[in-house]
Amino acid sequence: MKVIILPDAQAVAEYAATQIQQQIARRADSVLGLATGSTPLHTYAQLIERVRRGKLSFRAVRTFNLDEYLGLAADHPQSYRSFMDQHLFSHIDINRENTYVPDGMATDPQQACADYELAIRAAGGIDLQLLGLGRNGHIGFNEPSSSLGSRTRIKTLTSATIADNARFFHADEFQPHLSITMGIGTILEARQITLLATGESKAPAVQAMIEGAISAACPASILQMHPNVTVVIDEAAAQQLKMRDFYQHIEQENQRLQR
Ligand SMILES: O=P(O)(O)OC[C@H]1O[C@](O)(CO)[C@@H](O)[C@@H]1O
Repeated sequence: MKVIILPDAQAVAEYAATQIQQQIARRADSVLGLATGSTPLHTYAQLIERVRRGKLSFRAVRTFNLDEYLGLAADHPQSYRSFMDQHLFSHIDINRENTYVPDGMATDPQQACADYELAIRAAGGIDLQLLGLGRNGHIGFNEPSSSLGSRTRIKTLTSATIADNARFFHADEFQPHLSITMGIGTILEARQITLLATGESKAPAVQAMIEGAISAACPASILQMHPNVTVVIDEAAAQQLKMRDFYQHIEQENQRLQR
């Protein structure tokens, strides 16, 4: 696990946007795994800016989102499809047909999950998966106790996640308690993973993910088993790390080696 500690959320976004830009430079038709939530918003703003400046093109890129609320139509304002359209897709030169988000209104949701797995496979797998981190250590909507080998499926949200995400819904609006999410096994098949976490509220989950035991109690801890993970965090999210100085020392050494 590569742990990058940066001063603030803006620096985290710039780092993540550069990783995505480098991936697309390596392969124009890259397959990206994308995330929702508030954390990647700055990264998406960076990507939009780089496309506007002509430094980056998504023309041949394909994307697969991690998750969607079960029971929300694609055009519902709180659906993750709407989120992606609003915060990224409608501002960049991506072919909309190349953007995949699980279908929250599928008549047969289990079949839709199996089809999502097949679509990822047919695209050749995910080159770079972007992840956020739940305060309880979830990745995608894989809540604590999720099987560490799980595939795309229907998941029940914890009351903590429902409460965390209530801020996106009006008081009288239906807030789903179920989701379709890529499984942890699905996520682990990505060739490269970049996880972003910012703010003090993420500090306990960040510590458990990086320095705790691998356990379904903290689903993100399974990333310790992946050979190509970069965890990009700000100072606030890093504050409970016991070996924080060591991670910064490693990064300084890496930069020296590169020079
Ligand atoms: O970035 P946020 O808004 O803190 O959310 C963290 C995580 O929670 C989710 O929004 C799901 O609750 C994920 O999509 C995200 O990775």
